[in-house]
Amino acid sequence: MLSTSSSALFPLSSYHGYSRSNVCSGTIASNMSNFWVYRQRKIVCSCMTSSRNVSDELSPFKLSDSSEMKILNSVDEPKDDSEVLIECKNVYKSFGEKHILRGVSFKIRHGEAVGIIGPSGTGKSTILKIIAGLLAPDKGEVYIRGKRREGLISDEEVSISGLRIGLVFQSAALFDSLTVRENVGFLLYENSKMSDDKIAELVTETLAAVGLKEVEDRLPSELSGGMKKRVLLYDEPTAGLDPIASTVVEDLIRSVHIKGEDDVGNAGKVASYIVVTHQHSTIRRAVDRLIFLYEGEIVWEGLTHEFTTSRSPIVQQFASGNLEGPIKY
Ligand SMILES: Nc1ncnc2c1ncn2[C@@H]1O[C@H](COP(=O)(O)OP(=O)(O)OP(=O)(O)O)[C@@H](O)[C@H]1O
Repeated sequence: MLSTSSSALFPLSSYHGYSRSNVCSGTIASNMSNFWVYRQRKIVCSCMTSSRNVSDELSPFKLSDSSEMKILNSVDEPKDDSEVLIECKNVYKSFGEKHILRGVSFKIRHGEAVGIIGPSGTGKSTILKIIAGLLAPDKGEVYIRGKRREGLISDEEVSISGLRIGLVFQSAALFDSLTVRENVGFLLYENSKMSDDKIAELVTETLAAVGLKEVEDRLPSELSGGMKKRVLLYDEPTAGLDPIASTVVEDLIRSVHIKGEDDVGNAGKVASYIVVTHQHSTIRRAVDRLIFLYEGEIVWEGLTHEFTTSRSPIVQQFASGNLEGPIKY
């Protein structure tokens, strides 16, 4: 899971009717169009597009019922490659002696809502960071709209091939009817006994630390500029949330997946997204297709509805939380 400790990031949700004590009772706007991530002096944001049904042709990627685990390191993609926004090709990543990713290949196509699931420590966040350009693979390539990502994302680089990639960290939802100050200081306003002045001071310091000055009184939408956004990576967006709050976030994620938009890059439109999650509700509600990572390899892929009915032992064990099975703890 990605840490938010060294970065401030504030994707936006669309709650309304904010009050200090009751922000979550507001309604959710159907047109949630802006998500924000500020990281290392960079603003990366994303909007979503229509969900595209992944055909049943993906079903063959499921594991067979054989107890022997079949490792699927590459995906036999049947579709037109012009639709591919992101491709990971045989990606490897180690941290010291820990071999985290061991030949991961997959494609994310325009309009897809994809979940990456799997046991803890299996490399889910790592692959997101590699896609986002925060980490470099040891081996293998990442292509963004067919263009190979070279090196890490830099302050100058905001898009590759016109595609912007935003990374949304855990608990990073923002409220678009709140000012930046209210968003950033939200938890403190809600839960601490600090004075408003003190919170405002802290917020200003925090924003300055990530290179953002004099934006406290702006609404998130006023920060959006003309940035084009296409693909959003969510790292455990519902971790630690109660079931109802999870539902709210899941529906927000879905709600920006606007049907019928094109691929031109107009504000508030079009993209695909990837969600790393452990939450079953998020799997069910927020994504259409799943990629199962285990020990750094893709061991199963399928449509979301196939997850609970799969006869793959590894999927069954994960779905049921059973201690017995191929996943060892
Ligand atoms: N920068 C790093 N340096 C050393 N080890 C790291 C680093 N980043 C991740 N790891 C290790 O790599 C492994 C995979 O981490 P990662 O966060 O990708 O797993 P994950 O599948 O997202 O796990 P979780 O579901 O628990 O969030 C973990 O053992 C983690 O401790």
